[in-house]
Amino acid sequence: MSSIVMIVPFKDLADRSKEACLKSGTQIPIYNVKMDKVVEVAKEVESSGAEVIISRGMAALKIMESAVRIPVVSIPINGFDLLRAYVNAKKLGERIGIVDTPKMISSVESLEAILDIKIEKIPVHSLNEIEQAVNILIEKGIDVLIGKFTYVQSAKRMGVKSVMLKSGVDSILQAIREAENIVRVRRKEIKRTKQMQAILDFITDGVISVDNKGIVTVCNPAIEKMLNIPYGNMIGRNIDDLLSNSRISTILETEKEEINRIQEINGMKMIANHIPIHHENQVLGVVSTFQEINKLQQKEQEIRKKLADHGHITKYKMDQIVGESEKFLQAISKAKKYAKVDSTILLTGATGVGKEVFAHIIHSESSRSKGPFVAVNCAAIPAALLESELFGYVEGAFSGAKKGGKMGLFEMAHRGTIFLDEIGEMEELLQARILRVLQEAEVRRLGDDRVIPINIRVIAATNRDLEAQIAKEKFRSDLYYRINILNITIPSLQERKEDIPILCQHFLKELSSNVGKELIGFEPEAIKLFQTYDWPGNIRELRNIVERSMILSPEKTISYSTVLEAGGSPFEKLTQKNEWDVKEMIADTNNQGLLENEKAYINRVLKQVNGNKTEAAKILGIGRSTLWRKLTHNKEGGPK
Ligand SMILES: Nc1ncnc2c1ncn2[C@@H]1O[C@H](COP(=O)(O)OP(=O)(O)OP(=O)(O)O)[C@@H](O)[C@H]1O
Repeated sequence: MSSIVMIVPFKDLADRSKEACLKSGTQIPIYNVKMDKVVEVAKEVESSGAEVIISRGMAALKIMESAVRIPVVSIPINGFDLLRAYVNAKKLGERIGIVDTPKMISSVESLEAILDIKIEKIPVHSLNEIEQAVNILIEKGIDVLIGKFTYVQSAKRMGVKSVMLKSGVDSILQAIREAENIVRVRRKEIKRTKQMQAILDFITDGVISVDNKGIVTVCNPAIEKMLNIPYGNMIGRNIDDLLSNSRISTILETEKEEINRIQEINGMKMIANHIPIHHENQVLGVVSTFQEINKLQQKEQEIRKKLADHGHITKYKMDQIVGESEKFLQAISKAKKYAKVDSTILLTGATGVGKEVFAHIIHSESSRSKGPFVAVNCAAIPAALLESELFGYVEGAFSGAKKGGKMGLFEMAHRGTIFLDEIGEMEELLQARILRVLQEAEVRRLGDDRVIPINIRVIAATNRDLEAQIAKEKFRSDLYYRINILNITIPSLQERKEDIPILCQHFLKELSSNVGKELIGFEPEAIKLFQTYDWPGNIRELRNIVERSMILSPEKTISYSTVLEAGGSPFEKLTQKNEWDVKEMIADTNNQGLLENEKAYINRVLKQVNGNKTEAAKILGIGRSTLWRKLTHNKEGGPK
């Protein structure tokens, strides 16, 4: 379908329109239809894709008033048309009269002034004034009436000569040019609207715009989602019918903008901005944007995380932490319970028992698990640096301060957990600052006077006896009571030796890629050796010796002698002291406790190989019959 279409009710106008099209070199479809069919045809051409309709007089008016939405250009009557009609009228009589709209009458006045002629004029404002106006002109004694179709019909009925006022080719050309301009502007407008809509569709803030009466004219998908009202139900409706507390009506009254206002809409906390649209000292409407506060907080969190870019995430999850002993399970059960609350936790225990591992799993089991986990080793960072690391600083806070300042670890932990390891090593001055952070839930960067609110959970850890430190005035008692709200003491490895076999097996698997070897297991004697040692360095030390054994082991199963070699002098000392002999102990069937351990270990190996005894015996480095004997020993109570 052509973008411009002409719908004209008269044959002669259709002919002149064809002539105008020929003259202008444009091809415009021309529909010559009866007056009562113009709207119907207009609707058809609109739905076929026409962008502008050209019509005339009454026909144009009818289309404009119908449901047709595309623009309608009315063919005008210009000065030449008027002059042409006057010349024709003059041929029919001396005294000329004209009835038309006030606009046309003013054109007639110009013509009178230019040609120094006199025409009787009656302006009419509506169709029902026509009869009366023609009557007045007849009474005034006119010979000929100039008018449009309806007026001429009326004059004919009253027996007065008449000349029809017709649009000439140049008026039609004028209408074609106007229609072409409208198509151009309209296409530009459609493009701009599409761009605007794409922006509105893309942004995550809810956007709504109303006119000066509060009627919604624009809205985007984000606001539809926030309010749970579909687009179609929003456009054209009064904002007060959609939202009881939008404040948009107030903005229309006060004409003053409101920025960053916290509002509750549909039970959601939002940050709203309302901006009145001013034009030539008038308010045309209001544009409002809405952001959900909790989404903003999530974004802030993501940004904080990205800015920090230190991979502040938990390394351990519950399934990566190993232990079956009662003491260990008690500590784990406490950790799970404490994870559900937000209070500060103090983890105590010797070095290497797994305090940091516990801090990680408490965080990952807590509601903060999606937030950052920031671990700070208070003993590893030089005291002079620790303060600026923890609190951050602003540019120029001290000589050597980074350009643009730096975010502190407390800020980085916002909405997550900060783990203050070895808190017992912290300087007293810093202890006081930490206490303030815990009490006020806010930090101030070095050199800054602004305070930054933070939402963090603190887990502290120490292998020192903090009460003894307090007695020696090396640790602030107020900080101790503040961090010791919940407490977990992690048992040493010596207290949970029964966990050694499973820990060894766990590290064997965990370290295989580090070591580049897939090892199967340990000889029972090797495990016994592990279980006899005191482990001052706890799990960390065990892990190290397992790793060393893996590297040293020539076989797939790590032997007693490999472990002895890996354990170095502390292990050698054990055997030299001759306090025990592992091999003997295994043979010592009177030693019921050890036998139990051995049996448990054998069963675990069996489980790993799905009960295949040949395979299990191979892993254990013993024969099938020995395996059978060991398994049946206790069950039957004998052979001793
Ligand atoms: N239950 C466990 N299961 C598996 N691995 C563990 C377990 N506990 C500790 N580990 C391992 O032991 C090593 C030491 O643990 P961690 O660093 O948590 O100890 P720590 O008590 O915080 O030590 P320190 O007091 O020296 O800081 C880590 O490599 C960790 O992977």
